[in-house]
Amino acid sequence: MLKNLRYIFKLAPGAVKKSILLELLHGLFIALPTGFLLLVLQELFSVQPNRAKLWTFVWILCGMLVLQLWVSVKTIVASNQMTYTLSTSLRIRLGNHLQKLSMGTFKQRDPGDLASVVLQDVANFEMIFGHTIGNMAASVFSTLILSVFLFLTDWRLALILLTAIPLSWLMIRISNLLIRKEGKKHIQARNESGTRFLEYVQGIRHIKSFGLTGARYSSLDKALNDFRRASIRTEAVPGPFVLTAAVVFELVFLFMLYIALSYFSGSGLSVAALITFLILGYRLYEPLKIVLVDYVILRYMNISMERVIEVLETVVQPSGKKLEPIAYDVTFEQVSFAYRPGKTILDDLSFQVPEKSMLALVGPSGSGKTTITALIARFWDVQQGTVKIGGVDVRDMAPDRVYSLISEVFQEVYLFDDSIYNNIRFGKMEASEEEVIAAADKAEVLAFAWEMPQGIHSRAGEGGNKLSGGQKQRISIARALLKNAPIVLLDEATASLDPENEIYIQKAIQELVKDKTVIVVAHKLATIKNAAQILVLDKGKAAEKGTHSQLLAQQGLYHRLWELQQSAGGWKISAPKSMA
Ligand SMILES: Nc1ncnc2c1ncn2[C@@H]1O[C@H](COP(=O)(O)OP(=O)(O)OP(=O)(O)O)[C@@H](O)[C@H]1O
Repeated sequence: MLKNLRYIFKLAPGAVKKSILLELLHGLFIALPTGFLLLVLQELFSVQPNRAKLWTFVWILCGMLVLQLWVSVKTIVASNQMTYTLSTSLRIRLGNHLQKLSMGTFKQRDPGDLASVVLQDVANFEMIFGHTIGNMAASVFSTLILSVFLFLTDWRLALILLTAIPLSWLMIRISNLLIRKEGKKHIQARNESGTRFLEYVQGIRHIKSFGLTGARYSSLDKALNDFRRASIRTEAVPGPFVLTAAVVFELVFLFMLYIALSYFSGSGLSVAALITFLILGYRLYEPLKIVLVDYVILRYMNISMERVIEVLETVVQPSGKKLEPIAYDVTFEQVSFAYRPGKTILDDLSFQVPEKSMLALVGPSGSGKTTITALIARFWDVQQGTVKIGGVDVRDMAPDRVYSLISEVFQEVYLFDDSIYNNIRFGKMEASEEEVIAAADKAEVLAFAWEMPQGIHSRAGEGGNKLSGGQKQRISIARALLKNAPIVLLDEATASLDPENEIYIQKAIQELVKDKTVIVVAHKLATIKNAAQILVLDKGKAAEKGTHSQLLAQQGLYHRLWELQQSAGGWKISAPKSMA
């Protein structure tokens, strides 16, 4: 835990030092008045109490209380400043780091879990950190000062009181082990219920149509129940040990009292010392009880710290030598790739797409077509061989530079909850209004947008939910047109569209691919008949390569796929006989 704390403290060392110093001062001002009270007591119980001395003590005590109040205010401000400076730096660092991670890392990790690190774990840290660390530092320090006063009064009784610390510490160690175990399960359960809830909301249409709402949508139901159980266990399992630790203090205090009284009756202890131990002995434990509870909370927070640090330590994609391509042809040289060790997806694949020409990727489902486009965009780095753009290995270019060379149009379009206009402008933020409108016009967006209440400035809705699939795709093509990148990656762009939309989209795509290097993942073979090259993949290997007519003549896999599509031609539904 100390290692994690040091890691976090390095983000704002000045604010941390200031806060801890003030907390120590705070601890001092909590303990000192109690010590002075002791002096007052001793004077009161002396043979001839000196009134003037007593008044001086009282005035010093008052002064100290005023100072204590002033330090308390300063401490709270410094502690909040430290917490929010740290959490803001953490959020900025997480944001910057996430930007540098490969797309592969995002795809590999549960998005709900990643979001919960940034939102929930940092918030956990914010909530607990501001109060806990400072409290602990102040409590430990004031206990130390009080112990000194007690030792000076009677070292034997002070020693008895301090034996409670190792005893209760043992209980806290046990509760820590349990917190670690239960806390991890609690965070997992929290993330799982968040992910399931998101899934439930996003898939509500399908869930409703299958009558799976409410308790019948069992995975959400289960996740919420697991979360409830995990929350109860996180509090309940370590609880008895924390309580036992507190009881240890009470028992040791009673034992000390018993010994003190026996000393007193044997005249081995003065009245002032007895009263001191009666008052201070009990007060000694108060800060320690705070430390116990805070330490337990801190252990829970440690799990959140570990999760945040794990994301911050995730290796980013190297930017390489930051070379610049001199042309925009795309080459795969003996590329082998696996998402996970041992499961090869692409196997010794080589091909070249000359600048401003088109390569169509064809093959059965799962043969690796989309993976090829992901490797060109450097969402993942290859394990063997090289992917080159303009003769430069993409690993020698900064990932951002690679993205800037590529426009992508996928079947699944993501739109921001903003106007259609701004969604197009994301393609080139510095574009003028004329440029955005021209791209919208070429991509046939204006054709539907003018019918909407605010035209092109109408909102697209969350994820584009106010628009049809075809309309969203036209917006994504307009965005790509505006970006005007030299390489275009198209994936299933015309699948599952109605004929009218398909015509519009075909037209828009013709505009997009003009004078570009194009790699298209084709499902409808009729759409790529004119491609300069067709690469037929089978289980990650290049099975065939050539033009449409060359491949048909080969009578191989392409021919088979072509025949299948010709005979299927789309599914039909016929009316039941009774309706005919
Ligand atoms: N992020 C990923 N992690 C692990 N395996 C993956 C990942 N993405 C794809 N795969 C696997 O890689 C293989 C190739 O997938 P890919 O999407 O490239 O195939 P495809 O030819 O485009 O398929 P389809 O035509 O069905 O879209 C599949 O077995 C798939 O399960």
